[in-house]
Amino acid sequence: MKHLPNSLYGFAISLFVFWCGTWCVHLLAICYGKFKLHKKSSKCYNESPLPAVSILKPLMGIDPNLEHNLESFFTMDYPVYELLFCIEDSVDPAVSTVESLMTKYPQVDATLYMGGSKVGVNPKINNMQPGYSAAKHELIMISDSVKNDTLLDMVNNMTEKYALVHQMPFTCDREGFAATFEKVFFGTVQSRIYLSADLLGINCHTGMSCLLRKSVIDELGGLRAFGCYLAEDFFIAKAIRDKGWKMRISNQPAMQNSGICDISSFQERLIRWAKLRVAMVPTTILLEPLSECMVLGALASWSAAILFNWDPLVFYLVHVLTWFLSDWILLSIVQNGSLSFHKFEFVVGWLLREISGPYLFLHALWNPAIRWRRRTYKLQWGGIAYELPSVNINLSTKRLLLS
Ligand SMILES: CCCCCCCC/C=C\CCCCCCCC(=O)N[C@@H](CO[C@@H]1OC[C@@H](O)[C@H](O)[C@H]1O)[C@H](O)/C=C/CCCCCCCCCCCCC
Ligand SMILES: O=c1ccn([C@@H]2O[C@H](COP(=O)(O)OP(=O)(O)O)[C@@H](O)[C@H]2O)c(=O)[nH]1
Repeated sequence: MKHLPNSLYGFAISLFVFWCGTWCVHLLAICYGKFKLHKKSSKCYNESPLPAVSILKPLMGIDPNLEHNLESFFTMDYPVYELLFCIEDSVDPAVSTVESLMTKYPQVDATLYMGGSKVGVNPKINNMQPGYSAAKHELIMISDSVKNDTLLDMVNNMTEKYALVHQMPFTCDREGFAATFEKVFFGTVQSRIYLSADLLGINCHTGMSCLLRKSVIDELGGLRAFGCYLAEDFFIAKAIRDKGWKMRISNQPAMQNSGICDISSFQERLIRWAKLRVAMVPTTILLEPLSECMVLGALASWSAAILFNWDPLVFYLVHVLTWFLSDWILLSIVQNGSLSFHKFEFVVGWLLREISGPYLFLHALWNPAIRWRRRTYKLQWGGIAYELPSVNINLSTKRLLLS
């Protein structure tokens, strides 16, 4: 140790400190998850009237679970809300699914907007724009499928100083290994960052399920003001906070329930998200690979050997095992009940996630073009997006469009 150059010694100390910090993140996420998640919403309608909500549902293409997922919006346990379905293409098969549900539930205030409105590059914003312009209520929800008390839970979290309540992404129980893999991803690495970021006031808003104050968004220029970004969710949250409003997660995680569940399209989705994060928050280029279990374990083993002369192999194995156990604890907290798969499947899913994580990240860095549904984009540093001319449609997109 005495013969080491100071810089190397300093590097080993920094790594070891970062490693300790990562364990604090594990601990924070477990404690905050236990404290925050799955608390029952208990507001009684007669006590104080609940605010009316406009629910925006951008749709593109169908999947085997779409009808069931959309039906959950018609049967929600909430007194006053309107549904604003937005579909860009009038020949989209989702149109007939929405229309048949509107016929089945005539008592629900639901409208279908077709054609979108080109206010920027972001196709989701363009699609939602007509619905957003027509929204009647002060609270706006943009969401994937819901449980019948999801909206109540989100509204309860929207107290005075808050202008954004979002749900931490998670998944419904579904059959097959791909579903296990998705659950392991959202219930471990993603939950860890999401929970600790929310607790520490770091912007980690993922827009698959959120509740917004329309007056605040209008003050910021409306949804159209975020049409130049692909990651509108991140920039909406940033602008809301810059105006002095607060944001937080709700008690229920978002139960994603897509009927298309295979490892390769999920990995494509993760790669797309990683490309967005890299462009928006460039420090993630270093932080993300460094905070991966296998990479950090190797680096920390080296630094522990340098600093304390500890056996690197034993250190590495204990590190991986403890990480694995704390991920299991966090997943159990987020799931809040028995898991739909065997422990052995968790081991395989966890190992696959941990080994593929760094590879997917490198893949994202390698080719910065972003494929989202039927279009391709590129991002400038900072997050402004521009669309590239169409190229060949990949397999998973084809499946989505044809279904
Ligand atoms: C000392 C330890 C440090 C740990 C460092 C951790 C490094 C970060 C590791 C992982 C980052 C995970 C970030 C969570 C969000 C991931 C999901 C995501 O990428 N979503 C993006 C895309 O969402 C879709 O975008 C299109 C939209 O239409 C869809 O509806 C959306 O679903 C989304 O845009 C990203 C939002 C947040 C980005 C945050 C990036 C900063 C992360 C740094 C966090 C550091 C936390 C440290 C905690 C102590
Ligand atoms: O060109 C598009 C792409 C997406 N979306 C909508 O944006 C939401 C998120 O899309 P996706 O699931 O592809 O994004 P992810 O959650 O994977 O980021 C969905 O409601 C889509 O219907 C849209 O309206 N137009």
